[in-house]
Amino acid sequence: MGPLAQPTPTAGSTAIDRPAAPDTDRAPSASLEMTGITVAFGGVIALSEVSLVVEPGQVHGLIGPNGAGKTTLFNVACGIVRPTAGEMTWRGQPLRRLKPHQLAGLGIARTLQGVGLFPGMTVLENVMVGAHRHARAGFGSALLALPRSDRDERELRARALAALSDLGAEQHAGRYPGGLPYPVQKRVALARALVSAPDLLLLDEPASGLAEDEMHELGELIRTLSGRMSVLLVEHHMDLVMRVCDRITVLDSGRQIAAGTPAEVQADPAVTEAYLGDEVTAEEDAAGTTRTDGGRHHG
Ligand SMILES: Nc1ncnc2c1ncn2[C@@H]1O[C@H](COP(=O)(O)OP(=O)(O)OP(=O)(O)O)[C@@H](O)[C@H]1O
Repeated sequence: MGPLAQPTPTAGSTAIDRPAAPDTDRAPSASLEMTGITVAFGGVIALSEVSLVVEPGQVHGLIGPNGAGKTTLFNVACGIVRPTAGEMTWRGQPLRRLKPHQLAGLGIARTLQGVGLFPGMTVLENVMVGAHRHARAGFGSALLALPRSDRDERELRARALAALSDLGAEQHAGRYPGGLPYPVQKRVALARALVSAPDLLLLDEPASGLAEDEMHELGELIRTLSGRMSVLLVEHHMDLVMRVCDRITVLDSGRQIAAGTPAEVQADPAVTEAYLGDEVTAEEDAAGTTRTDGGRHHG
């Protein structure tokens, strides 16, 4: 997984450095603001007036015990869940009635829990879907000056291959996802998100199912990515979160109980209390596999 931690393209690489997309050459400047987000599923209040800001170029972690509301808030940011109350703005513009298919056009990419690759498409085709969405999204097409033709297809293919290369998965381009090890599938899913050259990357449990060394490289990659995009990271692995995040929001039972730098959050008694009872062993810590939910099942 070596190349995963080195997303800077090599000479001759054509895609992930977005050669024809000058907007991404500048430092990230957009922020995602979520204010007073409340979500009720029937009688269940999954989120209650949660607010956070993903600052430009920062990695913002979202943690909390099982059922805290992390996935629900992530899904609000993706347009999958419509909040009952609250507001979101992106690039200073309100995001009302956001729908998932609008994300690419807004410069937002996501990976969901699991991998979500299309089993009937090759790895390359799966990643091209990400690039294709970008090119078809209007502003991307204009910036890339891509004609919707054979050349369009060639450009998309080149971008997808370069994204795979950056994730160390180009040798799998012609294979189908189902035959690949889970960690490789996760890299392909990440390549599909990154090929769209997003300004904001939404990551839902990217480390799940990864071995320790792969998790470490994922952490390095996320840190590197923050130089060119903002990242919202939902993750159970506390050690990864503490290593890569600039700021962290902690949820418990749908409420925000703490927010701050990793050091501030770790020192907050409310956070300790929320995790009280978790079976955090010295062995898990030493192995770097400590989960914020103490290893309990989560959905
Ligand atoms: N579609 C739904 N319908 C009803 N209740 C839901 C739905 N989705 C989530 N919930 C409830 O909302 C609350 C928050 O769930 P959510 O999955 O967002 O938490 P989480 O922090 O992501 O948990 P985990 O770490 O276990 O994934 C929980 O009480 C959950 O049971």
